[in-house]
Amino acid sequence: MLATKDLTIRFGGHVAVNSVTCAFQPGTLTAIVGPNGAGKTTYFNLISGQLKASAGQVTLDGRDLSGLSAAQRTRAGLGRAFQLTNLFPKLTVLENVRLAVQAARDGDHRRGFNLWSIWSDHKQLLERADEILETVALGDKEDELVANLPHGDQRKLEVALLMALDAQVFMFDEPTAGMNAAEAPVILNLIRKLKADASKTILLVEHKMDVVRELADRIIVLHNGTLVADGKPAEVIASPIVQEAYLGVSADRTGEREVPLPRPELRVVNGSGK
Ligand SMILES: Nc1ncnc2c1ncn2[C@@H]1O[C@H](COP(=O)(O)OP(=O)(O)OP(=O)(O)O)[C@@H](O)[C@H]1O
Repeated sequence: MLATKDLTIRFGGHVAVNSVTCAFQPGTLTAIVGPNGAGKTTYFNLISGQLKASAGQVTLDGRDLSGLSAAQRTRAGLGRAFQLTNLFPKLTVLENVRLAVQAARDGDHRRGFNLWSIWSDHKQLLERADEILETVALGDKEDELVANLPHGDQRKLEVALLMALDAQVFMFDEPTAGMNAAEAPVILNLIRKLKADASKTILLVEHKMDVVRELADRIIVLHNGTLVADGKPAEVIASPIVQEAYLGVSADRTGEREVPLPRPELRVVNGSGK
């Protein structure tokens, strides 16, 4: 189980993430929503280790990851997608995935990122790499150089690397942002496939509420860096705080808030909820 306890970061006088305590169970997809500037990406950065917390902890299965670098957290099982820093652009798609499979194997099979060695288990590594590439629909591009891949395919490849590294937690920050109409469904399908694996914990920062509705088992809402709602999608979406923040229902009508929230920045795709 992934958990944050009192996780906090201050930028000067501004508290971007304010004492967020939350646990994420395997087999669940949690969507993290909130208006622009609410602290969603910063919360992700604190979990994955891109930012160092001012206070609080990140734990995975009880192990405190707080002092670890982003790379060490990846090795511990935290997979953050779409950093695009893990890819080797001058290698082929297959070579990238095979290296990740190889790097993840324990015991005698753990040989690190050594491309040139010939292993007795070479066939096994390739089979696993092929299997992963089929899953992410890149099977027909395995011999292409990564540098030549379209953006959407590079993103798919990154998910493939996280699968190859056997990540326990998959973190997606607006996974379809910048994708064209053909690419976006492929990535969403990939997330659906990952979700079917009960051992994986998935966190998703997403503005598109139709995507959230369809994929999320749970929604948490951040506002001004604070966790303000947490529950089943239907309940959270119907809650006054979300209705007002994203759908523009007036505070007078809901009568449940004291602090004014910013107007909707979330895009409600398909017009639902309007
Ligand atoms: N490195 C930084 N230095 C100073 N302030 C920062 C830094 N990173 C984030 N912030 C501030 O922290 C707050 C939260 O930003 P963050 O990007 O996490 O919000 P968000 O919810 O992801 O927004 P969006 O939906 O627009 O991506 C914002 O006020 C932002 O300006």
